[in-house]
Amino acid sequence: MSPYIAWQSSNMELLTILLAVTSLCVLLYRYCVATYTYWKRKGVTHIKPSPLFGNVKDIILRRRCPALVFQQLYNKSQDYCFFFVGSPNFLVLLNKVCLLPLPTIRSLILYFLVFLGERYVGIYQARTPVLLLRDPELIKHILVKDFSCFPSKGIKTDFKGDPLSCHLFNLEGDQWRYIRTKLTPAFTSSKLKIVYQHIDHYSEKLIEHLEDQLKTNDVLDVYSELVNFTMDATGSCAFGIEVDAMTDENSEISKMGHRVIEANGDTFMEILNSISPRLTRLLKVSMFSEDVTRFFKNIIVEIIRYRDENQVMKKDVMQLLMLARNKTCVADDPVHPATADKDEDFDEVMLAAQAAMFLRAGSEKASTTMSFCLNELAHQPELQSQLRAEVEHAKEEHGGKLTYEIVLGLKLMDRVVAETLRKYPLESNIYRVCRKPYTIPDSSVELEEGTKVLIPVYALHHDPQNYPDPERFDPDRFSEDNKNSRDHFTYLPFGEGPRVCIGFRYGVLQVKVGLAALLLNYEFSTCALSTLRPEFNSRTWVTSPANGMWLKVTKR
Ligand code: HEM
Repeated sequence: MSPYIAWQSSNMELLTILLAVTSLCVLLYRYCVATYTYWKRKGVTHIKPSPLFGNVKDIILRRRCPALVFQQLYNKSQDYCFFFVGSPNFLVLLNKVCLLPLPTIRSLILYFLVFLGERYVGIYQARTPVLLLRDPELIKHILVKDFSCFPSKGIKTDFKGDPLSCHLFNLEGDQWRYIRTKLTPAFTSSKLKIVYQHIDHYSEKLIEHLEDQLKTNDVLDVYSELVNFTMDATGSCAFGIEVDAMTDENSEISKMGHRVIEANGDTFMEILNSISPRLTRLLKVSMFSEDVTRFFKNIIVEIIRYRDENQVMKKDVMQLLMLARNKTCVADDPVHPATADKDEDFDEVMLAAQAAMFLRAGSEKASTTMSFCLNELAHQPELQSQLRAEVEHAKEEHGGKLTYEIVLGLKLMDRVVAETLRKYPLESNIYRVCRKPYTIPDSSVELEEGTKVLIPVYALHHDPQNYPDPERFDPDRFSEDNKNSRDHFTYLPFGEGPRVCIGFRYGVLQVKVGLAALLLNYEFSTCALSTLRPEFNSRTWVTSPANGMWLKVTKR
């Protein structure tokens, strides 16, 4: 071959490779931005996305927590509104139509919009179009009035590959309805009164445990201490098992419980799904690893076997789960589970999924709320003293013993917990997926089946129009008068409607009993590691402190 032909053919090869790489890059780019015209086509105001990341780059790169990312988008949508009405063409048009001077029109519109803002705005979660809601009235429609169109959260569950993901929080359709109905009786007031004894018992153990801890150091990460307390209490209340998280650092169930907490809230799965659900299926990515699944399944099998063999009937979550296996049995039916007609869809693995979810929610939610609350109280010693005085006074008045009714009757405690959940809503964002074509009320925008909507709870709770000076911790926001003066749907720490948190009464009870015991025994103050603005964990959907919650704890 002549040198010229050789040069030409190597150039051709280079050109082919270059062409292939360029086409691949173009294809990849087009794939990344393919969905980004969605909201424009629908005529919905949207926020400009960046390729592949959409509007949630900081969540994908784990630089900021979801609560703050969606808050930024929520606030930005108001800026967009200003930008739109500030545009000269729009003002001139109005000037011609209304025959009013331009400055008057501008100030009238701005005044109007400060109070209204956009009702909703289109964003992109990676490649997935999501409608971010801002208007409490519209939120009420989605969560309650038009629930039949929005019954699901759009979380992918895989019974075969990742059975522990099939818990009530994630399920949809008939499976969700079936399990919800079966488990609801576990949270009635009469059941909670029984549960109170367990929580009270473990709050005493918590005090003993802290006594030991404080012998070596008076500065503690209250967050990690409290999660062990709530795990012990939940294990006992829900399943009648001793977790021993507080006293035994090698407790296997406590280790597994912690792994469920970490895996469940992780942002990775949801983001991967938003980029490509097909890729998630292809990679067979699962939320929970096999050993965790096996562990929970074995525990459930063991508890069921023990209760069946020894004819043990307890009024706890485990018993309801066992009864849920029976097609005909209702919650408090005295018929023994072993004798009833079993539902083959509701096997031990399905029970294990519910059990792991209860252990996680019961441990994580109350402990995180208590930690944020104690941090606020450490920064406001006067409020801490008032709250302690309320608990002490109630205890003295009732013969030196706190009871279920007394704890729930503490008024300041109630407001302090409500304000904690306002400032730190743990589920900072609530998702719903449209399951029937839906026209947004008072608009011509139709949402197709499969469209995701997002309720940015953290942003609503931090919107100065709903809560003036939102970073200030002020329990008076929850006085009866103040509560009544606000739209109910600006406060959603437990969600609303048929999918409202099933365990909220239990969670709040744990928080109140734990706080009462702690305040009676200790004073909490700031230390070198404390901060009034704790950094949030950017790896999880749940609003939680990134670096623990360090406080100085002094025996009273
Ligand atoms: C301070 C404590 C708690 C907070 C702030 C909280 C928050 C929430 C929120 C906001 C939702 C609604 C999510 C949505 O609508 O998409 C929810 C649902 C749920 N929560 Fe809680 N939760 C707490 C405690 C608990 C506890 C203690 C349990 C169980 C023992 C629990 C179990 C559940 C379950 C199973 C759901 C799903 C309900 C359904 O979809 O039907 N939560 N929680």
